[in-house]
Amino acid sequence: MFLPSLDATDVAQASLKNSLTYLGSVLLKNTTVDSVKELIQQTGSTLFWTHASTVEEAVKLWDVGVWKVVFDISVYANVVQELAGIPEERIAVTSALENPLLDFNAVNLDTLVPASILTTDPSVKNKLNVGEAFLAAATTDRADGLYTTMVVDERNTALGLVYSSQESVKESIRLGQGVYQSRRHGLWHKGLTSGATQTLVRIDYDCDGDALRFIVKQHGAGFCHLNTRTCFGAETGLASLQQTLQSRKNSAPVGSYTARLFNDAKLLKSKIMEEAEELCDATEKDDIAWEAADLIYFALTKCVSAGVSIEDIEKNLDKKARKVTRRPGNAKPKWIEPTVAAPKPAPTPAPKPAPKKDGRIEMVTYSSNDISAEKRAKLLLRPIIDSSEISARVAPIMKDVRERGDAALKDLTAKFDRVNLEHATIKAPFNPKDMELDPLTKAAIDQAYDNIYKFHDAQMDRETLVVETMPGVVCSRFARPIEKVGLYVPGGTAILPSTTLMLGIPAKVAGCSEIVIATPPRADGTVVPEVLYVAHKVGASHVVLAGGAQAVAAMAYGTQTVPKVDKICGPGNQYVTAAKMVAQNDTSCLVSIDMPAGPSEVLVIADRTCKPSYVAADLLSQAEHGVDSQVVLVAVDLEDSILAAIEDAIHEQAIRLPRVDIIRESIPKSYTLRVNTIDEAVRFSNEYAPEHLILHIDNAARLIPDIQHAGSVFVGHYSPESMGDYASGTNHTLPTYGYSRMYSGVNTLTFVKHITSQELTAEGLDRLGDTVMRLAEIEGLDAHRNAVAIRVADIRK
Ligand SMILES: NC(=O)c1ccc[n+]([C@@H]2O[C@H](COP(=O)([O-])OP(=O)(O)OC[C@H]3O[C@@H](n4cnc5c(N)ncnc54)[C@H](O)[C@@H]3O)[C@@H](O)[C@H]2O)c1
Ligand SMILES: N[C@H](CO)Cc1c[nH]c[nH+]1
Ligand SMILES: [Zn+2]
Repeated sequence: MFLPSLDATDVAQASLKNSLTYLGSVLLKNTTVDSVKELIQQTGSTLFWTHASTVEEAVKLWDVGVWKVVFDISVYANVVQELAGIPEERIAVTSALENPLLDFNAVNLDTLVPASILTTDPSVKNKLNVGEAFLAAATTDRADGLYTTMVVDERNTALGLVYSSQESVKESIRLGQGVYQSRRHGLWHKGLTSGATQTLVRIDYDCDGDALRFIVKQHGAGFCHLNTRTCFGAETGLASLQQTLQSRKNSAPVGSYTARLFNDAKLLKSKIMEEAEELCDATEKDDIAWEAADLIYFALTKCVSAGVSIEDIEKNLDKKARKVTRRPGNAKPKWIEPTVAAPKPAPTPAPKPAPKKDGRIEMVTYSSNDISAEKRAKLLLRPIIDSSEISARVAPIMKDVRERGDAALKDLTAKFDRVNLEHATIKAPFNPKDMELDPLTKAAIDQAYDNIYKFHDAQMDRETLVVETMPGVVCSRFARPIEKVGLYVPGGTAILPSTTLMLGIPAKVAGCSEIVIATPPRADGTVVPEVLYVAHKVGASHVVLAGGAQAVAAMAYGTQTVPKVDKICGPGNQYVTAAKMVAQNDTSCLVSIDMPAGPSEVLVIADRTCKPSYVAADLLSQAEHGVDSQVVLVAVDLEDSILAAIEDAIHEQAIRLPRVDIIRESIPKSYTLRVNTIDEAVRFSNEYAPEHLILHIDNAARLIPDIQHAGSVFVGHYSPESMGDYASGTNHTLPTYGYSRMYSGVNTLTFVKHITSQELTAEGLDRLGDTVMRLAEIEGLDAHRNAVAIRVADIRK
């Protein structure tokens, strides 16, 4: 082994520093921790150290990246106990520090060469050339005396195979570049003509010293004469990902998602946090690999956008691995579940096994001819939710918010959404920067806004209803807005600006004087810009950065920054729905709710005129909402081949969807029911009372008179549910779970209440007086009777 020793106090040796580090280890003498640290940063080299006289000093050296620390044997004897736990290969002991040919008992050193006798200049004759000294321990069994040389990049990826001579090695070290020996053309300065040069990082040889390895930083098109980075064809894995990201950074095709991530730091942060959480939650081997790959993709996008490469990351890992002092490894407080503030949730049920990432995605099929009455009744039910268990979880959350207000809101957001908020509420006017949108998004939202506004404005009850029930007795009814309303916009698994439109527009049309919107914050604690833009358009006064039961509680009871509202509207997961119910039943908070709107659902009636791919697409559009979404296909007298085509299309379309993992859970819980006639299909649908009903049949409008229960109906082949979800004008906040039997979806009247009035003339009181007095007598309520009698007596005088 060639080990040059360098005295930092000797200025004449300074110029050799870099060249020596190309060869791996250097014994540094008379230097400081700071200058070693700087040298390691510059060169990334493995360095030895000498003259550590205390363990404290040695630890500092190890921690800055020094590989081995040398102790004088007399010092070593005193500190040996303190060195317990330090790996043996990180320690060397000598009895003769001043003697260059010292005796290391922990290293096998053949040659320790003082830098004062070394040179890299081939014209200097009276000194030892560094390249020659290095090669002294190498051998070659080739007849031409050349050394077989493997060229690799900093990640050890093989770029190609070449040959070296003593001359080329010397030249390479002198220039700090890749220089080799061509068997036909002599000395070969790599890239001299092509521009694909190499910066030398390190030269070493293999275990038996007969093959060299050049580690280089490759520039230009690549190592190979075919202009590829390596001579071994395309790269895969991380290297390939890094190349793609770098090329997207330089010039991305239109619509590139990666380019969007580069330009939207908040989105990138949210994705990193989301994937990190999914990785933490994964349990199966395949799922862990899947989630880790996602996380690495987003993490590397962050790195590439900041000019950090995989090589930089690996150097950092190596540096950390060399440290001998370790942090305790505890998580930062923000990642530890709050123990004091937040109430303990009820025990969580055992995790369900993760769904398989492969396999056919299909619904179960039944035929109305074959199922029993019990089975049919079961098909009409939604998956049972244990509402008592959810209510038990929600109650302490709501109590906490009621008692501690914003402080609880922040603690619970940290706990359930893993976001640490500085402020739980944003007040209008909102910062224009926080709702900046690209022109296409803005135009789409504006178009949807206009249609929804038009349809909801037409619903507004602006006329007073006036009826003279008998001469002199006039009754009327008029609408007044509910003053303060709270709108819940879900944000757990999807960002829903559309729900903000669906709730905010009718509230605005109705004339509500205070609109408060609550929505879970993004990972960086901000609101989704699209949601904020709509909040601004509908005139919301506050946006509460919270989701789940805590958001509902904040709006129901009010906090230091969240105004207490009179009515809470909007869909959400089971915690949101349960919290709305709890609030509505708590008379002390005096709040009403729109309806129980739970997991999305759709029932599709399709006959032989349907297009299988349309039917599949519509079913999937709801199945992708959540793992508890339910979709039902009622197939009317369908030939087997059409049903098979629908089933194939479901699988084929689903596996290409980004939310396929959700669909893999929701579709198996869904089903197809084969029936014989349209009448039978409509009967089943009315009993099921779906949130959405899609009629995939010719002349679909003819069925409307028979539809008794549904949140919203989509009529004919060209009316997919997505149109109503976003922009046709109807509302998408609709009753689920069979509640369309007795509830309407959200509409303008959801945000108003009606007041009635009556005005009687003397004649009217006279005419109706006896009736009222008689009825009051029957009920034994004499004061009521008197209020009439006292007036009638005057009139009849
Ligand atoms: N019916 C409709 O009109 C309609 C419209 C849109 C969406 N939806 C439905 O709304 C639902 C949205 O659900 P989501 O989860 O995506 O978003 P969400 O905003 O309703 O719920 C997310 C919140 O739930 C809380 N939470 C999560 N885990 C919890 C736990 N273990 N304990 C207590 N709180 C917890 C968190 O605070 C989080 O912010 C979906 O089921 C979707 O189908 C329905
Ligand atoms: N289909 C959902 C209501 O069940 C609403 C929605 C929002 N975005 C897309 N779809
Ligand atoms: Zn939808």
